[in-house]
Amino acid sequence: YQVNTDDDALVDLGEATTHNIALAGSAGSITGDINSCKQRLYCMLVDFLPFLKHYPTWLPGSAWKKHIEYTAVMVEKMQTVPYNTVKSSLVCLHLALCLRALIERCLTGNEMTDRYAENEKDIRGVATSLYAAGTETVATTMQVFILAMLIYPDVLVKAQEEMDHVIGSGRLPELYDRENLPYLNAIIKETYSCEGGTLLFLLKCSIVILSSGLIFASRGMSRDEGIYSDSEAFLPERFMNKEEALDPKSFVFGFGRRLCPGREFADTCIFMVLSNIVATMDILRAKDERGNEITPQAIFTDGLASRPARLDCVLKPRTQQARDLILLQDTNDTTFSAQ
Ligand code: HEM
Repeated sequence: YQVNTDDDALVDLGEATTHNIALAGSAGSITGDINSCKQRLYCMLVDFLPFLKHYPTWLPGSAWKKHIEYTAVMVEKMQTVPYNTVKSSLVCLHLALCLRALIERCLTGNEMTDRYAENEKDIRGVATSLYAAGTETVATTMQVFILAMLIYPDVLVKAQEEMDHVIGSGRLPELYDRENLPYLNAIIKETYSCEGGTLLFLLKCSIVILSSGLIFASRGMSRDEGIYSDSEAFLPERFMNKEEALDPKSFVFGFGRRLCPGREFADTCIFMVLSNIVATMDILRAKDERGNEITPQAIFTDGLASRPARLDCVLKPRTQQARDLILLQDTNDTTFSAQ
């Protein structure tokens, strides 16, 4: 399945569903489909006080329950519509065989007929979880990077100098360049530590235990002055000295059995996107209608993945050569409109 437009129906469905899941999991004050902060708090509370799930929707104050029911319908849709779309368009025999092989790996003999549907459901669930868990988080990290570069343009200049020195201007960075780009790696670490991450409850403490659930607040850890001095500043330099700072990758991806299974994939994607932006783009502050530069502000939304509330910026190719390199990558016949 190829996404070719900005208003792809399946992407829109995924976005809307993850947005509603995030609303149901956020006790903060962002405005959304269920406007009251209190209602969203109830959405979260049901995880810790499961008997609340029996709260009748005809009683007053049940907006949270209706939201959860609505979100459940959307999740079901997100699990079935993309899966069925791909399945029904499996003109490619190879793909059809892969899907069948995946199911057969778990089953043999009669089980195959009996449990086919059950396993198909698992596959749909896994695909949906990967999408839901992987898109917002990665996108948020990239947005935090852009915001940081708007506020700290000298950091971007330094990263561009490093990039030019290491790979020159005749090609785009590749994964194998990573080890030779210590400053960019430090920026990525600082970006991880800067974002709100998958924080919950907006508490400044590290771990909160409620009932049988365990919630960690990665932002509380990354802002711990005991670990990071001058923790509110965006200071990649703190990671240049290896002995000094704890790598935020050791906590932003969670812990123990719930450790993010997509962490290496996410980290690689983030490196590839960020390195390509650094190599080819200037990140400039946008201007308002009067032509005045908009001062970027480090304000973050509440939510499951806390992201910059505003991002007024212009991404502009650094040079004609950079522009040509970007257009050369445009192999899928999609249009790139460079300024
Ligand atoms: C910067 C990017 C990412 C961050 C910060 C992040 C962070 C996290 C965290 C903290 C958890 C644990 C949540 C908990 O304790 O309940 C988690 C779980 C998970 N992540 Fe990520 N993640 C990222 C990217 C991704 C990507 C790209 C994928 C998939 C392609 C992914 C898939 C998952 C899945 C499936 C889980 C649930 C694991 C489970 O329930 O056992 N994540 N992630």
